[in-house]
Amino acid sequence: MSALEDRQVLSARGVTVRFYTYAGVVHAVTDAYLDVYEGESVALVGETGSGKSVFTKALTGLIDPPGRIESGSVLFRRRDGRVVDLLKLSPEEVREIRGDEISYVFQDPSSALDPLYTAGDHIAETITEHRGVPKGDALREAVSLLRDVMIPNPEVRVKNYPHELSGGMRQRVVIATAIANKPRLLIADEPTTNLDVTVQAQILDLLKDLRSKYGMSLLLITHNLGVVAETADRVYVMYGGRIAETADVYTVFESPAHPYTQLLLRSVPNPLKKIERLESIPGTVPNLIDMKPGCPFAPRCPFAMEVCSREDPPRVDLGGGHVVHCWLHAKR
Ligand SMILES: Nc1ncnc2c1ncn2[C@@H]1O[C@H](COP(=O)(O)OP(=O)(O)OP(=O)(O)O)[C@@H](O)[C@H]1O
Ligand code: NI
Repeated sequence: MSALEDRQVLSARGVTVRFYTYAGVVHAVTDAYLDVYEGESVALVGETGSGKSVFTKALTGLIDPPGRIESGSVLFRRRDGRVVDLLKLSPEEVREIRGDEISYVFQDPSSALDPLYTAGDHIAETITEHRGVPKGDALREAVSLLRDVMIPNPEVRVKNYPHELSGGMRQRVVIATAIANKPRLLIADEPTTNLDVTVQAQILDLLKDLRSKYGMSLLLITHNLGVVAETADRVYVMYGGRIAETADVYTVFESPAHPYTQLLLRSVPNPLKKIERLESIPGTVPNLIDMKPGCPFAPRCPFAMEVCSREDPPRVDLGGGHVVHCWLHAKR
């Protein structure tokens, strides 16, 4: 296990997650890795079922039975400068960090908000829980946070219940809650999926603005390559529970090395079109139960060789932070 580099916030290595179900063992995430540096925006892309949500939840140990994190390390630099391995801390210690130094925004704002509590209650609760600020002060902070997420009339809206807010406004409240304690890392898992296209663009702009205003890093999980093109500095492509390729956003679009990434890009005629999705690649996502050895993409890969379905792909460093896991690029 190596230490963190300067300006590095998080470094995950060898993260493996399995679900022990009656149908068999689900190989949800295998040997996945990820780095996040201060102030950058990182995108994690891949088709449905590729392991994006499970991987990012595993970063802070958020895996419930029958799931289990089998191995891996997740080094994280805390606000006070100390470096910890999130997978080695006690559940209480991780809970202290989650919602405070690392926070999540999930896809569905309705399930993140309790219908019996106001917008202000939600925000104030996370403030009092992590910082011990008195409720009255926390509610005043909530108003200013609602202003930060561009909710009009925040003094009025702070007293609204979820059903009194539109879907876009609810997601803004969820984001306000997530940033209430000025996290070093905000993890947003498909934060705009259930919103209409105009609202999606507004929420993404908001996340970008907040990243610079709050000096935090952003890890954005998405199906949508248009979103990647617009928001990410660096990209990780996931397939079948593994990282297939990583590079800066320019390299991913200009010279993708993994056949899967190439097909993804070809399935999106115009990466700036927000509504395109990735589902149009021939074949289906692999069944993660009873995974065979070899590259998970081999059955769908137009360039697959005999070795591809026999042995796991090698990690090939193409330089400049561009890494691909593919036999086609193996040095012979
Ligand atoms: N509680 C669970 N029990 C069993 N299998 C699970 C559980 N949660 C997730 N999985 C499996 O883990 C795999 C990865 O799922 P995950 O939700 O991480 O995919 P994803 O890339 O986030 O997909 P999407 O884009 O649809 O959100 C899938 O095969 C899924 O069925
Ligand atoms: Ni997901």
